[in-house]
Amino acid sequence: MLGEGGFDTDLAPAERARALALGASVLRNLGRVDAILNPWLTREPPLRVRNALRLAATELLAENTAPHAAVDAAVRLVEASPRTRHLKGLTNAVARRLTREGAALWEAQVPGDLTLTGPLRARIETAWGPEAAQAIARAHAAGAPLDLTPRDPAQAAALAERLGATLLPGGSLRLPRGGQVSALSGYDEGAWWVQDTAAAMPVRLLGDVAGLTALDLCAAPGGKTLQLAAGGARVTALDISEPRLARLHENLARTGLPAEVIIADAMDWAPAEPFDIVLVDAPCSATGTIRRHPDLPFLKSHTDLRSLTRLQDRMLARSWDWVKPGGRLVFCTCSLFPEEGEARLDRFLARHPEAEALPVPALDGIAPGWAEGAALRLRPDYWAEAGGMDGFFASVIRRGG
Ligand SMILES: C[S@@+](CC[C@H](N)C(=O)[O-])C[C@H]1O[C@@H](n2cnc3c(N)ncnc32)[C@H](O)[C@@H]1O
Repeated sequence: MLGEGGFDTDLAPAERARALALGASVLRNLGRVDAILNPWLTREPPLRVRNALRLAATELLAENTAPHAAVDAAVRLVEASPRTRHLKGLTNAVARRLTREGAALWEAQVPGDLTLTGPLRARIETAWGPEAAQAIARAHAAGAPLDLTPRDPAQAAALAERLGATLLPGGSLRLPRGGQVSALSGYDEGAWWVQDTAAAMPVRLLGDVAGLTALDLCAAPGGKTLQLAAGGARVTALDISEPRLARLHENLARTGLPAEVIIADAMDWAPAEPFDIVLVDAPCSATGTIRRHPDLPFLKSHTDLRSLTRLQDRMLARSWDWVKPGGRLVFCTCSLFPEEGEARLDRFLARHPEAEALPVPALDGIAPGWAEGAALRLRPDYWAEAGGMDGFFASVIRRGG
């Protein structure tokens, strides 16, 4: 079925997965692709034509699509709309030129240079330096593999073999990206769930959680709730978002793991009893996930973090009272900015002398340089050769008994 704008909206799951992956690849490579197309487009064409050419360029230069298929797809997209049909010849000419000259121009670019730009790059350079920013840009351009967390860590090696996946040091299973997740072995039986290896780290910092009570305060879609429940904790999973909680319910049902699920605003709600563990995976800029969500830099400016950091502070302060004496609070964010990680931890500790920041334990999958005291900093450029990881901050704080 052709939807609005002439695009097929009724795709089979495998085609839908392919379309999403292609769209993500276009966004990941937009700067590079436009730098090649711009000198050839003496007059700005309608957006549909530019996007068809962006798609052709991405398929040709980043996705190894057969040249005739990439050219043909661009021409058909332009032809499908009465408003752009007359530009079919131009599209064909530019797409063919891409097949002849594109690869050399692509190779001449410095990888990462055109991926991360503007205020976002400036902020990352300020935080981690220009070299790291360039490495992070390259990681964003490379995109993310598919990481899975096994429900039963003891089965990780067997699952890796069954899936043809790499077993990572932290215990995640890694597959190349693309393809249909629900078609993978073990999906129906809930033997694993999709979770970046960095996102799995905050709960791993806790060690054995069997028998403990745990509140996952910003829980949906539930990666950390599933980890805690799989580890034998009695989990209360709370989130403000109904649609995101629907995904958490699906994940619990598929894996057969138990959790009490609450829909509420964490800033209005209060528990009847304190918990052994409170996990605050706070709302943040999500800049650590750009390699998986390459649309993010186009949706948010990332220049003003104040409302987010204020909410993070308030959530930490409020939920601290819900930690039992001797219990632990985990604070984490999938942000690349220290303002949403290290600085929040420092501020919290300065205001809570009774809080004990626990040194990051020496775990498989954590290189020595990634931790400083209680602060674990993960970045997309870490493990670059093995496919990288999301940007994350995590810290565990103990409430004195
Ligand atoms: C980073 S995501 C959580 C990811 C989740 N912990 C996981 O591992 O799958 C942040 C979550 O915070 C939720 N959230 C935002 N503001 C909230 C609030 N005031 N109270 C409760 N949840 C909130 C969002 O709906 C979102 O699901």
